[in-house]
Amino acid sequence: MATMESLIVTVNRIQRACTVLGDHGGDSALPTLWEALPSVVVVGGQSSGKSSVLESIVGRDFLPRGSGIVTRRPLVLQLHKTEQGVQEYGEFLHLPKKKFTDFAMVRKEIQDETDRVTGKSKQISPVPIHLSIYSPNVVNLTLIDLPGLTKVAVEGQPESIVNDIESMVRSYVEKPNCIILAITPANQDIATSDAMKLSREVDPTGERTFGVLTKLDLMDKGTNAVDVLEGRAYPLQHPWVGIVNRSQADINKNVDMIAARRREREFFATSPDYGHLASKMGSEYLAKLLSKHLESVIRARLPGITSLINKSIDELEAELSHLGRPVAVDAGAQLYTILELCRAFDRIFKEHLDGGRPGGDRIYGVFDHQLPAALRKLPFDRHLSLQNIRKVVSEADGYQPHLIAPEQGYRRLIDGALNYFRGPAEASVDAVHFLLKELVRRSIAETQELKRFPTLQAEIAGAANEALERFREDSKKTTLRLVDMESSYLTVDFFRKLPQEVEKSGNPTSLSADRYAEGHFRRIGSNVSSYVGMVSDTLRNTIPKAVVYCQVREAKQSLLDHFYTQVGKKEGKQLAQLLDEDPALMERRQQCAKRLELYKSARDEIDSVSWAR
Ligand SMILES: Nc1nc2c(ncn2[C@@H]2O[C@H](COP(=O)(O)OP(=O)(O)OP(=O)(O)O)[C@@H](O)[C@H]2O)c(=O)[nH]1
Repeated sequence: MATMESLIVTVNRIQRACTVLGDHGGDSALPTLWEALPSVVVVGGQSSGKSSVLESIVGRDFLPRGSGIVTRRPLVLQLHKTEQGVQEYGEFLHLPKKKFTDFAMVRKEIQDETDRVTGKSKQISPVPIHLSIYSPNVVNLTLIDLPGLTKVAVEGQPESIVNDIESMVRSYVEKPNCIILAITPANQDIATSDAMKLSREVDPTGERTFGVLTKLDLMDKGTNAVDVLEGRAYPLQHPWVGIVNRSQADINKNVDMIAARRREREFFATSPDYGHLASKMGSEYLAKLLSKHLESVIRARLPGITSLINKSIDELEAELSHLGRPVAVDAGAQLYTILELCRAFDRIFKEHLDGGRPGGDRIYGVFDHQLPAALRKLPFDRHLSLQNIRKVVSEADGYQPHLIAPEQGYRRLIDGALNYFRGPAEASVDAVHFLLKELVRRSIAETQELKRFPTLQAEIAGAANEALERFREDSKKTTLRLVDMESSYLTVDFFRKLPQEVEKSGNPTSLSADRYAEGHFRRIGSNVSSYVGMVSDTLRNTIPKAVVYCQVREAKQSLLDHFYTQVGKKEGKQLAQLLDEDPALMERRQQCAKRLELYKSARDEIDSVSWAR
């Protein structure tokens, strides 16, 4: 069964994972775990004694000192209690494996690390520094030290710093999971203390606020803070704790922390004003109080945190699967990815043709409706008008009119008529071409995996359209050839089966008289017309066959064949160019992946301890 202590240890680990993986709250674009974790945040005006309180809780000098705004990044201070006799040391998250046993070096590292992010500009930054202290003299506790609230910027600092600090502090204390350690010096007006003002605003009922009065030893003679410490003057849900830190003179004299703690104990024990409160005063008591409270808050919040973690993991996984896997770096894997994407597109395109998706049926519409309609509309009436027949036949006869049947006239009339079939043949090819193009466009749009890669998307669309263009050329040649074939050799049987004029009339003299009369030409017209009708029936069947063979079948079988050959010849760099993702998307995937890693490690942390129920 886990002890209470392991709860704080668990949360400490999750907090560290948050910093490693870039979650310090305040980023609304990603779910944050940082903000859900309970923590103790130290707030107070400048010189209120924040650093002194922290050092006294730790029992060590380790915080930077100086004038102006010294704390310029949040310091997440994680205290880990160790066995008696084990050497104390500090360890920074940004310098893992380096144990600081000299606390003066800890102080220097905090300063250096602050400057590393903020520059020497004295700006502030919300990126926390994580410091763990392992010591037998601490209780398990996590405290976050923030820049002191201030009214004026000092030299070299931008005016905005006053507001920047306030918003940073506010962003911490606003969280409902934040336990506020409000530091107020006793020798100032408590009502106007920065810490109390802010905590009242964000926690009006005082349930999250621990009031700490520092500098009790500096109060004017004859005054005391008993009213406050006993909870009458400024009541909070938790008891006020009075503190006596080292004075500046003590610090200058290098009075060590252990001696200072002893002196603090003596101060309360011997004080006529506070003697009766002595067991509930001082920094050691404060540390224990906070540790106990933090544990109980964590315990209460844990179910909520667990469900938040699970929910966020689901959300992030869903988003990541939507964003797709990251692009591989080596050329082989890139080629594989490109081919996979092509295949995904090709699959959808085929589904459109084969009927899994809509659109393919419109091709049949061309054969069933458009082509027959176009054939019906051909102007054979005009071509085979009596007048034109007469003209064509006479011209074909030349100076010597035909004697029996106008062989040449027939041929010319038929040739002229067959020529008209070129139009519908070409139109069918074009109509199917545009339908195929439209299906390519739709298939590209429907290939979700391709959306990430606009360049590849455009290349595939280009290659597919080029291929369709080639198929169209071929199809045109083939269908026109069908028409030309009809002209090049006429169906002999048709004419042989025609009733002979001679037999019909049975009278050769009347035949010759009739030869240049209307009836004769009308018969020619009707013969040509039925021949052309027969060809039309044939072409209505053969043109679709040619179109499907040259365009539809080719599109299904080898739409991207050319493209595959081209891609196969490309070098690594060119392949990478095809897979150039939208940078915003890449960034987002990285962020989501990092955040997912955080949530998963947090889940593992929580799973690894079995909770005392
Ligand atoms: N006598 C006495 N002096 C104190 C006490 N607490 C703090 N001081 C002194 O007050 C000064 C400011 O204390 P710090 O702990 O540096 O205050 P701070 O809030 O961290 O200040 P900044 O980081 O500059 O905002 C130092 O000189 C301390 O020695 C106290 O309880 N008694």
